[in-house]
Amino acid sequence: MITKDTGNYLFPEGFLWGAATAAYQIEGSSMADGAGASIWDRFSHTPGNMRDGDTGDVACDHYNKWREDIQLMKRLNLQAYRFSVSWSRVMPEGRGAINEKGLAFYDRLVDGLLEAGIEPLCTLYHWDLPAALDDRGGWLNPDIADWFADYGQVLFEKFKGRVKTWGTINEPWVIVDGGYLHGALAPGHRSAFEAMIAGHNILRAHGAAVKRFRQVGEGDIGIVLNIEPKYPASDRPEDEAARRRADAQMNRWFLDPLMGRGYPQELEDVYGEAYRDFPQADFDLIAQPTDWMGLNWYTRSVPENAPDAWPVRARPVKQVQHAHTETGWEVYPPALTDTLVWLHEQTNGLPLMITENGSAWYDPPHAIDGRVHDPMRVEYLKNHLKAAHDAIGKGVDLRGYMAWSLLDNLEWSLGYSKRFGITHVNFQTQERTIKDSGLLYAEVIKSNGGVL
Ligand SMILES: OC[C@@H]1[C@@H](O)[C@H](O)[C@@H](O)c2[nH]c(CCc3ccccc3)c[n+]21
Repeated sequence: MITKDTGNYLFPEGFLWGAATAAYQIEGSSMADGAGASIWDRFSHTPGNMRDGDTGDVACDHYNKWREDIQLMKRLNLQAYRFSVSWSRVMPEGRGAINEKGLAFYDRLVDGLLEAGIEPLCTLYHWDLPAALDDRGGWLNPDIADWFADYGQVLFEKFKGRVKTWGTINEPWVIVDGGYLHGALAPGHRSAFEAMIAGHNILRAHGAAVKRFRQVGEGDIGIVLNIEPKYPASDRPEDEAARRRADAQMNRWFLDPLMGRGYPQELEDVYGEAYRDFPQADFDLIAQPTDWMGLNWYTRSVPENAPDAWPVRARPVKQVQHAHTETGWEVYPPALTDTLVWLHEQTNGLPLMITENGSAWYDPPHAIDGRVHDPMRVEYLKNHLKAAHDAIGKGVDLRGYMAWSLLDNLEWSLGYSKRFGITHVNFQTQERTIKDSGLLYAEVIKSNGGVL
């Protein structure tokens, strides 16, 4: 094991070290104690949607094992834990009545974290929309902005003084690109017209929740974006144009309006007649000032012009000279530094947090002699922490790092086939085993990066 502190990668005093999860991916018992169904209950139970027919019915059984998992977090020396709340556990219909038993689960979790000296970072929405709201149009219904703010208010008031750092929405781009454009994720729609509308209502809901937070909440609030930097496959003009379209459709579609810049002009080129504009009042609501921004970062991509690749007309060129993870993502840590510097500039120096970073590699289904050796994940973790440190050295106001993920869990439509955990889960026995990457991470936290 790592023993010496090199000191070359010491992080700033007070840097926040944690790990992240999401409700539907770890909790299980999604219909217990009065909870309502979410779109992921429906989507995962619809044949053909999920690898190996996997669902979140059990997942990591965190709904029952949350005390054990807090003890696991302590063994990992975690200072913070990023989790999401299941909207339909708290409000079974998504609006109106509150399910006190559902809210009580999160109340116990938050108190357990605080007692363990672990700071709770709460994400209001990580993809699991109440099915009852989807029946009313979900993200396509403009009323969802108020429904979301009302839901946020329940949590802001319940956890006032205990949860100090809030994230509104995890990854608008994935919700829209996966759920409404390509259909790979719930609710499984395929429409560019819907994508524009859903994306806009997600941003409006974020703004409405921020406004409501300013009225009833306490602490800091921000949004969590996935940013995947785009590097042109060549210096040919058509590849640079493809890069711009890909960057606009994935990275700037949501960032620009949040920063008060409206939609990037390339979006109209991408969506054509499906592109539409919206009233200025919407953009004023969307650009509510926030206190921080979360960055979910995994990889970069290198697009080339591809006229047949709907709708962006760009296709990533595989960078065979670098390793790729089990999800097919290139391992290229320097791009994390580039992204952090770019985001720092794009947000005029807003405090940033890496709210997700991690990698899926093949791990065995069970531990051997109480160990799970995951050298590739160890390497990925070390090199991306160094890249994050390099960004701090370039002036980026980076406040923390949340490893994705605390546990092996349900990788959405890929089921349990992709393991991102720094802790191994044996899904036959629910036994947890800290992987070598988790043992390293615990050392990194204890030395504030000194062992890197
Ligand atoms: O795929 C690993 C994790 C998911 O398990 C998280 O729930 C989600 O927040 C998340 N976002 C990303 C990066 C964006 C992305 C997601 C899915 C597919 C391609 C890119 C990676 N991840």
